Amino acid sequence: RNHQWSLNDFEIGKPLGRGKFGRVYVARELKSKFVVALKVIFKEQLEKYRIQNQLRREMEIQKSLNHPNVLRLYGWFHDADRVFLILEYAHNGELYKELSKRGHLTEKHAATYILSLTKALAYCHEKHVIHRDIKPENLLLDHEGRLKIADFGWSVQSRNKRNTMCGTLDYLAPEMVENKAHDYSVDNWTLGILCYEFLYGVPPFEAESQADTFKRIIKVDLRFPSNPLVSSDAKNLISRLLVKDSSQRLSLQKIMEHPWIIKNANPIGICK
Ligand SMILES: CC[C@@H](NC(=O)c1cc2[nH]nc(NC(=O)c3ccc(N4CCN(C)CC4)cc3)c2s1)c1ccccc1
Repeated sequence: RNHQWSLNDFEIGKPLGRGKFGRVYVARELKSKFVVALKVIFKEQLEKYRIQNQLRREMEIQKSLNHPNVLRLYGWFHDADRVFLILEYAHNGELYKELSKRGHLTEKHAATYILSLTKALAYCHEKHVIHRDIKPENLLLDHEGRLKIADFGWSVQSRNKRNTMCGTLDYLAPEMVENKAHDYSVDNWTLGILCYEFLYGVPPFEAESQADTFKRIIKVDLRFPSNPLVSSDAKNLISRLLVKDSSQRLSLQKIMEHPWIIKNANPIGICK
């Protein structure tokens, strides 16, 4: 049912956040009273940064995905100067706000989120989609605290198209920062980065400058601060994901079977 949407179908609420190319508002569809997130992107920005086809790809990719841990794209429309994406509303906002508020997550929370992410990525990879930009800012929480991957702006349909990534290097795999050919396993690397950050509160290769972060990533300069709250099983999983040789990184299937996940993750994806 490809209903032709327009701005008149919605009542726009408060702004939720902003990215480089647009803003997101909470909105309510007038007939159904259904609450959504409306992402507004200005066409002149698309032209200026030549990302029209990147946005088209994001829309086609996200529209085709239907998984409990992937934010739904219900549809889109445009007017003279803006493109509007009708997205699922995640009532509890950004995971990184919760992470920075708490400092770090418990092993149960961290393992539950890593399992949800692994399931979402397994689903994306079987649909030949590599997200490539999994970071806390792109992870949202719904009303039940279930993790949702948002913003497929950097995802690709498994072509080795290179994009100049903007923003932090912290989450990028060595082959991406070295601008080499990369494949699905960049997302496995990022799972290791996120697992470390969920438990320690900071990404593993954080440094004063981007140049130093770059060096630490290339060297895989991985250090575990002595912290009684982090089990050796957790360190084992992280060490088997943050591996320079992408073919040696633990597979998504093996992550789901890892002792630390089996012991700590809540399989329904919700942690009270
Ligand atoms: C991930 C970035 C991306 N964002 C989306 O696509 C986004 C899609 C989408 N759906 N639902 C969202 N929800 C929120 O952003 C949100 C934020 C805070 C909230 N709370 C504040 C604290 N309070 C105690 C509870 C409620 C609730 C919901 C977002 S963001 C983006 C990309 C480009 C331009 C703008 C945004």
